[in-house]
Amino acid sequence: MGNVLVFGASGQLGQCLRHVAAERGNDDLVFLPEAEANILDTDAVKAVFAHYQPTYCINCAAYTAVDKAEDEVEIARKVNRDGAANLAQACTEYGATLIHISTDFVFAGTGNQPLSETDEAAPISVYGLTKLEGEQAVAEHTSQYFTLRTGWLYSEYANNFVKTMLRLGRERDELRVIWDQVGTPTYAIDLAGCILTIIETQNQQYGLYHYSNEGVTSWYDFATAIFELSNTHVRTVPIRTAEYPTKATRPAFSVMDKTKAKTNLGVYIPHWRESLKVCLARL
Ligand SMILES: NC(=O)C1=CN([C@@H]2O[C@H](COP(=O)(O)OP(=O)(O)OC[C@H]3O[C@@H](n4cnc5c(N)ncnc54)[C@H](OP(=O)(O)O)[C@@H]3O)[C@@H](O)[C@H]2O)C=CC1
Ligand SMILES: Cc1cn([C@H]2C[C@H](O)[C@@H](COP(=O)(O)OP(=O)(O)O[C@H]3O[C@@H](C)C(=O)[C@@H](O)[C@H]3O)O2)c(=O)[nH]c1=O
Repeated sequence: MGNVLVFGASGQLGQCLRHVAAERGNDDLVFLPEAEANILDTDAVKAVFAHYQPTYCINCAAYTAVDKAEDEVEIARKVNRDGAANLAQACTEYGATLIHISTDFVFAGTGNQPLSETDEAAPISVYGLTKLEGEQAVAEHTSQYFTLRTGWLYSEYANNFVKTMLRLGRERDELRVIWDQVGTPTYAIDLAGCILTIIETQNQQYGLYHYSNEGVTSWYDFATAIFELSNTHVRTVPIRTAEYPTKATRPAFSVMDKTKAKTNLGVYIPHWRESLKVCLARL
């Protein structure tokens, strides 16, 4: 299959890819930590491409601090837009396929119908805007790309909502969680499996795809399921977004339609509750 370069290997998705690749006995993946491969350093990126001559490049590197991005616009834009552009350019130069990751936060979230790839993106946060700019930069610099928009990622690795809830659930008697933001959680291990399937099947149906787990939930209902399935006893109170002020505004509705991914990529997508059970059993 040839070398598969993974940028942002130390992050949540990078670690999930490592886990799934090992499980599948796939040893083509080359995991590049930021110290060795800063996606903003064009010379370092070129050197890595020249050395490994990859057939695929997976971009797991991103600026993901949603609230902090409101104050750090420049660095968020550099990583999420310019870093993505650098990798896309290198992919074109070396004939590699880019697998890039984006987010449900590119949507305004004002609707109530599952969002498809052709629906208009209209970000309402700096993070969402810079990720959309990253998608556009990828499409501008290469035609051989898969951009996978995902949402509400969690896993046994790095920081995420599931791990935060488990920690807070142990520390507090009561938790207040937003119930008027609706979306679908994504087990990052499932997303990693989808990425490897694209590579292993040498899929060439390039373009933009939505990928989350199946189903719909709110953060409150997700938290309730986390506590129920982990046998954590904590009073969980549903609150409105206005009662939980944050620097960045999040979309109220970011449920994504995965028809295209299921049709073109040949992936089976589990329901979020089934994947949550798997993750909790591993934690
Ligand atoms: N987490 C989520 O809920 C969601 C994430 N996504 C997208 O999924 C992808 C993976 O996210 P996730 O794994 O959770 O994010 P993480 O924040 O866990 O990982 C991102 C990684 O990128 C690294 N990184 C940052 N800047 C650079 C750089 N200049 N060069 C190389 N590496 C860099 C970070 O290193 P360091 O920590 O040292 O800065 C970190 O290891 C991202 O594109 C994200 O936007 C989409 C929807 C939901
Ligand atoms: C900790 C906590 C959070 N919340 C809310 C705030 C927020 O609306 C929601 C999730 O909070 P978090 O800070 O964990 O997640 P957040 O940073 O909003 O998550 C997003 O990350 C980026 C990277 C993405 O791309 C998105 O898809 C999405 O996963 O839960 C509560 O209501 N109560 C709480 O106690």
